[in-house]
Amino acid sequence: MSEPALRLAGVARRFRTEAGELSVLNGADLALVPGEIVALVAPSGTGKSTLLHLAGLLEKPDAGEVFFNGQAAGTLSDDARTAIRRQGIGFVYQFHHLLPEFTAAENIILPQLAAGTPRRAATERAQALLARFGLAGREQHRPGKLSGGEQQRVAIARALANHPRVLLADEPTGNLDVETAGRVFHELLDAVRGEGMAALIATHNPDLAARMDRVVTLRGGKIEQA
Ligand SMILES: Nc1ncnc2c1ncn2[C@@H]1O[C@H](COP(=O)(O)OP(=O)(O)OP(=O)(O)O)[C@@H](O)[C@H]1O
Repeated sequence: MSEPALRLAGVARRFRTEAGELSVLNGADLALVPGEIVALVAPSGTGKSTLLHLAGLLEKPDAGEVFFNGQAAGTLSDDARTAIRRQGIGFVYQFHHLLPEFTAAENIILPQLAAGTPRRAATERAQALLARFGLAGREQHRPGKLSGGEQQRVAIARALANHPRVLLADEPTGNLDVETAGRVFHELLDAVRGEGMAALIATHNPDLAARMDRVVTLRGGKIEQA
């Protein structure tokens, strides 16, 4: 079995609230090996977004450790964590979060430039990704000129731009109608499988979850096989 691309080992996360301390994650364990797509299905408010933030090195756990390619993220400098976030991890959110003043192509080029890719190669990658998602010819369109499904395809293309080892997605098609969601989701899984990355995808939709390799849930702050 190959080394996990991402591993959460006993991670805990607590929040201080007016009603006292809220323990959201309490010893959550999860390992994703390259090429594996895992669905995270859990009731609202149980900590899916919190878990994804920790997995994406956006926040640090109160206890436990997140390993990226076997390296303990807690031991890394802020710069090293940022470099992993930029190059090693792709994020897709429920709402696309594209930059409205930039074209579809530029939205995919910019994160590559930030990761040090030369502009020419970044432009070629953006064109190839847009073509892969059926958006050839739309390179120069701003997000506002694209449909919701097209915007989300650009957001997925952006997440894949730097060839990340890990893709994290929080309800990536939750904002789309059922038919468009099904299609975009299929394209997302196809692309993830094609690139051989590991993916953790939170969804409330059991039909979409069933298309993944494995389904996990959150119960009592821990990960369980669903
Ligand atoms: N920064 C914070 N401060 C205080 N409480 C927080 C904070 N972030 C999250 N929480 C609480 O932690 C719990 C889990 O939140 P989280 O957003 O991870 O849930 P979720 O499973 O993603 O929910 P949903 O499916 O509705 O998005 C919630 O009760 C939320 O109110």
